[in-house]
Amino acid sequence: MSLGEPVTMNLMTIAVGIIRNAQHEIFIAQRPEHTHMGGFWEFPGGKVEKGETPEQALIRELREETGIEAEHPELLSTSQHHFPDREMAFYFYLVEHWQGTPYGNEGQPVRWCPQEELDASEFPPANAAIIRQLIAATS
Ligand SMILES: Nc1nc2c([nH]c(=O)n2[C@@H]2O[C@H](COP(=O)(O)OP(=O)(O)OP(=O)(O)O)[C@@H](O)[C@H]2O)c(=O)[nH]1
Ligand SMILES: [Mg+2]
Repeated sequence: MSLGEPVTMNLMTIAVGIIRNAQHEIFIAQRPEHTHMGGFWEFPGGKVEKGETPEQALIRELREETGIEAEHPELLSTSQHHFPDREMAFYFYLVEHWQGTPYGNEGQPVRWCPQEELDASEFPPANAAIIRQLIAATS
């Protein structure tokens, strides 16, 4: 974008939960084919809606997508990423406390992945830095 050009892209804010159990496995889900970044794996989460804080959005999204009630989420990092068609700000939360058992509440494939086995190439490009950080923390 250059000076003098109108803003044509919306900034979306996304709250994402890195749900980690006592064995340091992380709960990940596969995005449906027809969606943005379809086929890639993701940390459950979604768009922050008007009037919500990122933490409120995180708790709502984890309830909708995984059935859990997240407790005491811890903000790990934030980042901004531009995709060709959109600009997004991410809030990555570590979630180690919750009520219930996470599952794919929207029918999406899910799995627990050992933290050190996370593979950035399976995730959207916006996840590269946080995955690097998570892998580095295990070595
Ligand atoms: N949830 C999630 N979204 C991610 C990740 N990485 C990443 O680039 N995204 C992008 O962030 C955006 C989040 O959107 P989403 O599709 O989860 O949003 P949502 O749950 O509110 O869905 P909806 O739009 O169907 O209501 C998507 O464009 C997605 O491609 C990630 O690790 N988790
Ligand atoms: Mg989502």
